[in-house]
Amino acid sequence: MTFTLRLAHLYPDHMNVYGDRGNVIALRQRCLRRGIDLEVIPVQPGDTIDWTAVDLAFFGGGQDSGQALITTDLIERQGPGLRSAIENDLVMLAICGGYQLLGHYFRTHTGERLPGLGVLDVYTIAGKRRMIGNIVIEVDLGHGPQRLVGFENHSGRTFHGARVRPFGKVLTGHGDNGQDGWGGAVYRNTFGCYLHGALLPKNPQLTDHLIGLALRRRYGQQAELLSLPAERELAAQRVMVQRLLRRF
Ligand SMILES: NC(=O)CC[C@H](N)C(=O)O
Repeated sequence: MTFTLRLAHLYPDHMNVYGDRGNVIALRQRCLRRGIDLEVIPVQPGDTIDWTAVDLAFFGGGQDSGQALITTDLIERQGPGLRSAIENDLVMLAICGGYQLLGHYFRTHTGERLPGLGVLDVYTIAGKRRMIGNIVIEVDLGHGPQRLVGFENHSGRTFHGARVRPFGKVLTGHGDNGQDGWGGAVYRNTFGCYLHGALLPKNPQLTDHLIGLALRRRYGQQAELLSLPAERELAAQRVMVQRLLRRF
């Protein structure tokens, strides 16, 4: 049986900093190598999307100005369909600016309040100093603790309500707000965090986790994800993690 998955890439022209597009390429490549056809649907302002047909969504980071340009479209046009897809376990990854806009709001450093979709119980307030640098978080994707590596650059500090759980614990770097050790948040199958990198090419175990979730959601629990080597990526990841953790 051939599997097909559909991925919606939200606002690729407005929300794509630090090579976040690489996440979509990594998903496509690791699908392709398993014979899974990944159809990528770019979501541009004004587009009509059937969210019931979407299996995966990716929402990258952006500058405050890019975020301001798409919030109305996100909330008013995509809002109802996207919100109910997320409630229905759509598999979604949102990075930095995208993560912020899935929350209640983002107050920028100029004091502008950008409303978010409100589907993640988080809110973000910009601080004076940007949080920049490499970051390592520890996550549990169902097989015990694992480390993910990335790069962060954000003014926003994200704080969490009771309806999200932590995605990871910060081992080095700032993370969501530089205070409480949260490295991203999870709600149902939606994952938000500050790790650019791009995140998925550097961390193939997360790529596979997302593909596996999407495959089972679409085709049922028996849809097994073929195991696929990622030795070189994992070796590079180990070196990066070790180097970063040694400095602290
Ligand atoms: N890298 C990003 O996506 C930045 C998001 C947002 N503009 C901030 O500065 O916090």
